[in-house]
Amino acid sequence: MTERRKQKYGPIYKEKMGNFTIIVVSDADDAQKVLRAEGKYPNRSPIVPLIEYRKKRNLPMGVMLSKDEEWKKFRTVMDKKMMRPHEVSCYADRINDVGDDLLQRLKRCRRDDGIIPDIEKEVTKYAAESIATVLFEKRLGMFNEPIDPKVEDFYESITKLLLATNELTAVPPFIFKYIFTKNWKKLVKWSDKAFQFADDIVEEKRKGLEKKIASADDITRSGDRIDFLSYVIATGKLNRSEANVAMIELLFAGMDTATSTILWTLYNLGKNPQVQDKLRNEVRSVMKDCREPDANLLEKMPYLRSCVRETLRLQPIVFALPRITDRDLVLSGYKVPAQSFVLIGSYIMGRDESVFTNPQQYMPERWLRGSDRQGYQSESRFQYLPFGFGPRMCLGKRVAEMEIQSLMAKLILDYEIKTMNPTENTPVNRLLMAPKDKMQIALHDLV
Ligand code: HEM
Repeated sequence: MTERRKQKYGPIYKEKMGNFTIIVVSDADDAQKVLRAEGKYPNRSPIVPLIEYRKKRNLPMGVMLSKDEEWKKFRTVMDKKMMRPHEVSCYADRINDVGDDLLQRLKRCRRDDGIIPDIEKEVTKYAAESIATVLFEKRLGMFNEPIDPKVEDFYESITKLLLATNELTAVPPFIFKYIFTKNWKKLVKWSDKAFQFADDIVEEKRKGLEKKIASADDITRSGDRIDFLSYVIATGKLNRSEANVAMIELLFAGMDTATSTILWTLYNLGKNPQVQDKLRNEVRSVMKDCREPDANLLEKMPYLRSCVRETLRLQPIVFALPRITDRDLVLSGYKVPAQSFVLIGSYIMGRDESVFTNPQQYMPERWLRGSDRQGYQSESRFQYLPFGFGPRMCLGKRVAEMEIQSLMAKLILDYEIKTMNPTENTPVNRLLMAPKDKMQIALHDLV
């Protein structure tokens, strides 16, 4: 819809929802103006149903839903571990172990024709296990057979929670507060289940930790290979329920985001065998006989990084970056007053034919450097913002990149990837951008 609106109204237009106005921009200069004008505490539009749930259960708003100084308190603690590449690189071996488990599982569930019956579920398990091992140094048991019913329930509650949240965010916030819908009841039910599961893990881990954390100085030292929860507790900067909510948010935020990017990357590679071959050659030449891609090896694979970047151009996780502007701005010649709700249209900006040659084509070469680069004409870093921008940008970017790249490196060494969807699959906006049709991916042994 935003694409059609852009064609009709140009790079800036207004959308009305009752007495609520949204300004949608899709020009890199406008995006730059909005993001560069952000103050100390950039604010996104509130996700009302999730905020209402936290209020109902008397839970802190955490990093995702809080504002101003409250939000800054969370980010100051969390950025130190999550946003620094050398800190995150310590987790590579644990993530590789999870990747090995997924590969084993795929071997077991693959049909004779190579199709993985529910690839989305398998990849979600990988994403959940990966983030859990970073956060708690604990495996959830998602790949256990038979799977613990509690773990299966957690998977189900996260999936249903997202669906209910999506339904409720389609209702304008001023109506939502007064209508007690079926979806709201669902959201409460699935949130309660998911929070309980995650809370139990955090509390179990916490018990073992209390003795261990004798000295905060030791455990918070930079470069220490400790799990994230131990680090957060040891800093002493978040109280018990704030630390719990922070962990739970990361667990939730890390699941569908990484899953979707992995699925779309498989889909794109399956549809573009020549890209797949080129990627396999790069991975083989860097990995040689090694099976465990660590941060140093991944650093030597620019084409792998470009494949993931190109996926996030065509199939970004969020269709637009929301912001509440801090000051008066002029965007594409129009005055936009402070406190306006602006959406920066990542999805349409990624398909802008004035900067991307053949924008519908999957072409990782757009992201290579120097003379290897092809098909991307813009020099603006605001044209493409898959993880957002500034102090409010994605907290899980580094973990997500490691998780996605290391899994792709493993898969490409073992398999030829085939996309089996009979028709073009497209991303649709369901809170996060999700595939319209069920992904159908086949993995064939390489000959
Ligand atoms: C490919 C995977 C991912 C993509 C494309 C992605 C993208 C994004 C985007 C666009 C935002 C909004 C940024 C902004 O407003 O400027 C965001 C926020 C966030 N992401 Fe991610 N994300 C991914 C994976 C993850 C993972 C794995 C985690 C957890 C470990 C995570 C945790 C968060 C959190 C906590 C925020 C809120 C930050 C804040 O409000 O301060 N994300 N992400």
